[in-house]
Amino acid sequence: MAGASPLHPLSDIHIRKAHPLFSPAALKELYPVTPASNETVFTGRKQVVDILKGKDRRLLGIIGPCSIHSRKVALDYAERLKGLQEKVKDSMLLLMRVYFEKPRTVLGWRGLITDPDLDGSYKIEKGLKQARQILLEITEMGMPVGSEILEPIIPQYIADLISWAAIGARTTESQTHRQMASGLSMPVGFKNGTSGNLKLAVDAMEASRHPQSFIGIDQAGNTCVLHTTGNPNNHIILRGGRDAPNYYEENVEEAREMLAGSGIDPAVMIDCSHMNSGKDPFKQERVLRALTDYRRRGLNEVVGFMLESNLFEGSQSIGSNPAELIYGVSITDACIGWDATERMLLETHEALSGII
Ligand SMILES: O=C[C@H](O)[C@H](O)COP(=O)(O)O
Ligand SMILES: C=C(OP(=O)(O)O)C(=O)O
Repeated sequence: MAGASPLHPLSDIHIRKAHPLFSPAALKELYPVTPASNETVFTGRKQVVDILKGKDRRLLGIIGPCSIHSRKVALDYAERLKGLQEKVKDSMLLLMRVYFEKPRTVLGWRGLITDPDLDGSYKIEKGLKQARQILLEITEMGMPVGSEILEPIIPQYIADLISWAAIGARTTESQTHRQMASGLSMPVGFKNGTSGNLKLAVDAMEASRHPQSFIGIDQAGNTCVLHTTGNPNNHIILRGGRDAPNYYEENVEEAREMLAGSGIDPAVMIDCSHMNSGKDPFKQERVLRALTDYRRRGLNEVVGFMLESNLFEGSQSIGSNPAELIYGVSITDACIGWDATERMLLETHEALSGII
């Protein structure tokens, strides 16, 4: 047959470049878990589960920067939070919010793992190394850590250093994330959707409690099929919706009823930030006060809260020269500063005394 037409190119049309990444095992060889760190992660997970099950009546607080972009700031913050944990330990269990992956509404910096140099160079190998090192250093101090998990392969590299994980508002409805959560070793909080829909999070909790099978990677970095047992330790996070906050008592009741309808014991965390504060960091305080009041009145299904806090208040844009960034100020959502954080947590501790 004369002149069969050549095949059209059909693959990798939009892939510019691909290169192999080191395996999770190779990263762990470079940054191995130490006994002190292992103890912190293990104890942190156990204490969180006890709070979710109501065996420990303290409030669980996930507190820290919207995102981590500097090792120095992260360690400075962790030292202070560790000191504060000691003062409030009878009423609260604090985990440091150490978020390395940022989900974006459209575009923007996607976090230290994806872009550690903050300049669009996407040095993901460097980002993974830095993330693991920071997690090791914080947990070695005795400070347990909570983090959002966005890329389903990333847990294989760092999850052994994390005591609590969040699935964010933009991914709670995603089957991929529900499957991943079903295999995670730590307790998981699911945020309601960005629209304010709670059912998405309740469905996610139900799905992730069941065994799932999906494609992932193993410690050697080989593509494999993972079969999970289902993760029984999870809870909902009320973070507000597009049109209104949802930290009010009727929202907690609605969550409780939906969870009961799905046969799940209610455990509700309230995110003081995001759409519960209309992204005004200073409004987080009124949310935290409401939560303390709920506990005083016996709404024990409210198990914890999230606060976005940094060394200094406000936020800054990344700009073109990361070396010019102001120390300890968020480069994503605006946060409250350390002084306000300390005052608010000490006041919360005071308000909870005698009832926990
Ligand atoms: O918590 C951080 C942000 O609210 C979230 O990542 C979305 O950010 P964006 O709307 O600025 O992209
Ligand atoms: C992105 C976050 O929150 P949400 O998923 O609620 O927007 C966050 O907590 O950093």
